[in-house]
Amino acid sequence: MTDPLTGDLFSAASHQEEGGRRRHMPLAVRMRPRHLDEIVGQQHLLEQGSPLRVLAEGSRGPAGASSVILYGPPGTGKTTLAHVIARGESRTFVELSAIRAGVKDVRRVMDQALEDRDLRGRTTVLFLDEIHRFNKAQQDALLPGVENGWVILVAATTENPSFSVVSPLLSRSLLLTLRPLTDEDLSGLIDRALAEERGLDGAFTLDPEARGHILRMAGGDARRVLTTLEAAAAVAAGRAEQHAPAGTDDACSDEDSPEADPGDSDSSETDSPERDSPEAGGATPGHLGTITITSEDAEQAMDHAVQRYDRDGDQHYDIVSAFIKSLRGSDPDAALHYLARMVVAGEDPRFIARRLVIAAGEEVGMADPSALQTAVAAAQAVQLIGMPEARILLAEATVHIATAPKSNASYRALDAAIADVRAGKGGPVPLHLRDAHYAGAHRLGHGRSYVYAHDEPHHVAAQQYPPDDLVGVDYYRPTGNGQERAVAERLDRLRAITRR
Ligand SMILES: Nc1ncnc2c1ncn2[C@@H]1O[C@H](COP(=O)(O)OP(=O)(O)OP(=O)(O)O)[C@@H](O)[C@H]1O
Repeated sequence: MTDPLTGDLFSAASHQEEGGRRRHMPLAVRMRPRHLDEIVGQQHLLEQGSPLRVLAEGSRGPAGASSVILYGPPGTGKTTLAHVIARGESRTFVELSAIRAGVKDVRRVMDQALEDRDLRGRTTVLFLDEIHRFNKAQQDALLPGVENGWVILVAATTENPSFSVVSPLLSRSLLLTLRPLTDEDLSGLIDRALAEERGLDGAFTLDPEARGHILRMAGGDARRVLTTLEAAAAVAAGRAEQHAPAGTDDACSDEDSPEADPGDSDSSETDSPERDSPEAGGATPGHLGTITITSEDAEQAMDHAVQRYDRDGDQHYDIVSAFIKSLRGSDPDAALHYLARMVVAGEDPRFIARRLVIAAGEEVGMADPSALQTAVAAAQAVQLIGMPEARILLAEATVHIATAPKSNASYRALDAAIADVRAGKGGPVPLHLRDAHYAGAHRLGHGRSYVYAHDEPHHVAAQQYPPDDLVGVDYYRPTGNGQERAVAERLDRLRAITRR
């Protein structure tokens, strides 16, 4: 995930600059831990003397162990740890996003890092988010810098690095696995966000039901917790504002502020010192006292919070599902729309390509077998090329599949055959089809009376192929769509001979 602090292709933000910009940032960014002791959970990585602590506390540690790969689910602290490591003395933080950066950018960072080291005595901490999206050539470009210690590479990934990171880089880095945060960890984080000045600054309280709701939906993801909390606070503030009697404005002191509508149990406004919390995601409830966030507020907020496509959340599955259904439904425009949403969100092109390969087989099948060739070729080309050009191949495969005639007959046929096998159907293999290549097979009758199809007219033999109990069963029922029409006609003639 790109940090709004460092949202450009890459940036070297000094930590002093952060303060001024913080006010307008999302709660999750404002609450980003600045020191190891503010990080919740991940205790297995943070014990005294652990490599991560040694690295964060400024010592480079044993040679070759100074670069780390952080592997773990979203919102568990990977980017945060990179920032904390970069806070060490004489360190410069540089971020590259594997979605947008290329070999040239890596080289540029390395050159600058060398210069900073030699001329200014500074160590560059290079944070590379989503390293699994770098192809082999891009990952290889990191090697000299890592090997020679020009940078401390902190690479983050949500995918198993054994499959997505090249082995020379794996072997030169320390692999650290982050765990999903527990409800206890996240609850502590909520309390901090409610109370701290850089957070919601005491302007809100959270009712226990709302807290439970937010935690349940979080799936161990701190970003999701804080984003939802902030959105829920904005909903609660809006509600309180609506219920505040007319004439109330920011200039009113608390003594001037009339009580909220006493009939409205949702409005839990209390007498509290005036506050102005511009950081509360647009909620500026200074004149409204402390506002309680209810579970309705949290629910309403969640609807808003998932509006944006979240690569690892529910939206992800909704978009992928709509993409597949548009392909199946022969609507290329809708399919391209959902493809665009995935591309814009930075979805891994290999993930999209795998879905296209499956769709080519599952939705188009024998109605146009060349769709599978297009999809497989696109998947291979995506591996070779990477983004942004990979989108061209994804678009071609999408349009081919969406506009192709459709058939699911072959895989439905297999599923029916599997169901029969599971139900115990399919007796002994007919004797004439059995393996006749070993000594004694003939004595057992194996291969006897077998007809070699190529010796027959049209190279088709009239003989029994299925086991006795499946004779005459039609698993494959061609649709007659596209090229499958010709298959269907030929199949009629084939069955007429083989089943004679
Ligand atoms: N372990 C943690 N302790 C305290 N706060 C955390 C922790 N993990 C995440 N957060 C909060 O969530 C926000 C997002 O976390 P961070 O960017 O570190 O996640 P990430 O693991 O890099 O996620 P992604 O894989 O989506 O990029 C942080 O700004 C911080 O507010």
